[in-house]
Amino acid sequence: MSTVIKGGTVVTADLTYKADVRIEGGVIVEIGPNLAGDEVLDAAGCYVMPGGIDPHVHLEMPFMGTYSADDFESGTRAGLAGGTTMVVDFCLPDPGQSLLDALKRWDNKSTRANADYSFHMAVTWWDKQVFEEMETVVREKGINTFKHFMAYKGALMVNDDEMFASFSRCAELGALPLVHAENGDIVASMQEKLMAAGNNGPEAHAYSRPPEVEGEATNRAITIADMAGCPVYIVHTSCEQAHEAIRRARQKGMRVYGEPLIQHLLLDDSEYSNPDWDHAAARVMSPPFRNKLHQDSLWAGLQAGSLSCVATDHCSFTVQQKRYGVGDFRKIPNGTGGLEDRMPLLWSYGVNTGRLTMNEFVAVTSTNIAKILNIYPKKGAIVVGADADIVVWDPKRTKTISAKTQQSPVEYNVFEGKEVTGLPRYTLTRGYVAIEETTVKTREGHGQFVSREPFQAVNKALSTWKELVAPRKVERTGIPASGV
Ligand SMILES: NC(=O)NCCC(=O)O
Ligand SMILES: [Zn+2]
Repeated sequence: MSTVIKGGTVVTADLTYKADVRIEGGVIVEIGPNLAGDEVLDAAGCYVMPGGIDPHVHLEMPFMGTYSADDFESGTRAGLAGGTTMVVDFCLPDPGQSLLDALKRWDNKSTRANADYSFHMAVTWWDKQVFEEMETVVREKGINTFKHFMAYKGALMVNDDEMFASFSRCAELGALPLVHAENGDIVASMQEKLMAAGNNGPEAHAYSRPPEVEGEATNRAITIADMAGCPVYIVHTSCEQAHEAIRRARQKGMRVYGEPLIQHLLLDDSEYSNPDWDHAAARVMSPPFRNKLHQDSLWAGLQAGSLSCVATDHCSFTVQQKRYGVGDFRKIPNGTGGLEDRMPLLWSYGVNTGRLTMNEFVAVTSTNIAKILNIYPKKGAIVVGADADIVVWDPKRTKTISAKTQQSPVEYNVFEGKEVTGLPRYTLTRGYVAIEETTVKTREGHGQFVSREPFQAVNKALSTWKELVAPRKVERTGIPASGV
């Protein structure tokens, strides 16, 4: 049985050309003119692109005394509806918990996934056991990324010495550290001050986490990576201060990757002034939304290539969960959704406005992260041999985003009312047509874990260079007698 996507224009990160695409056994087997197959999908007027990869989501995540509301079933269904065919979730060990025990929990949760997925492993504490288990995680469990939180003091936060130790271990193992970069000590102090002054509403969440706090932490994370000799990926880069640190590091030749979220590109801090408590609390996430100048900086980074990927950090909570924080903004569960809307919004506000080319769109929604995660071209590409994770993108289809029609069970959508033009006509996950316009035909359990090999190239290059330029004792002859 073969499926042919017929009459479309293939758009990759580098190329745009007319061709049909033939799929067998979940894999692309032929690309060319006038192909025939048992099942034909009409792609006339559409762009045939690699399915989106969301680098950063939190499905059924234990966090701030509750669990994020989307699980692997609804989260991956939402992704597919919006053209995203793979998500990368976070395995989050409790403090003191074995990384491998935590991974068993995540393996159980993900059995219901409709689309392929992978995990980043979080480093939430540090000792010899974590050091040793990191090797098993990389060599045997197919995970080559470790996330570190510089925020959430007293919960997930790790200190500089722990980060340096973990980054150094990443350098040895060929792994990539990820960082949530906000200065957790300063945030905690500012939160206390705000509360003491009676500032307990959701807007105080944003006041407690200004851009400087993110910029400082981003600089620090980059410095630690430089000293440890590894690349680093900064998640949810929200402001010019953090972007500037990333830009500067890249100009110095460092492998530093920055990831804005679709939320930070499109929503600004005026959301927190909304008189409706529920509205403002629904938008509480870390880092918070910023003003328009920061948004311009993020768009410029995508255009110039100083920022690499657009993610969602999808971490949705119901209205009732958000209300845990009535009277104390510190207890509002942090996070917003976006999985279903990332690609249509980025197309509408990026490609349709001329801010991004179609090829740049593919790069920042799929190909760049596939390369960063070391799964390219199995994912993130339209080439023979790649997984047939494909979105047939109809640039004319439109809709108004609404919680009423979304896949997520949450009662609201932070993008409610936004019009999008450009939506999937079909979304295929390893050749299976899971979405046909508004018809959702996802198959629970179809999704498979995507194993990722350690990075040989970047880490090897960095360690070779580091060894070459390491400080060396100067050997001297005829050293004079001590003057003491
Ligand atoms: N970003 C956010 O507010 N929630 C998800 C957890 C995290 O990554 O910080
Ligand atoms: Zn984070």
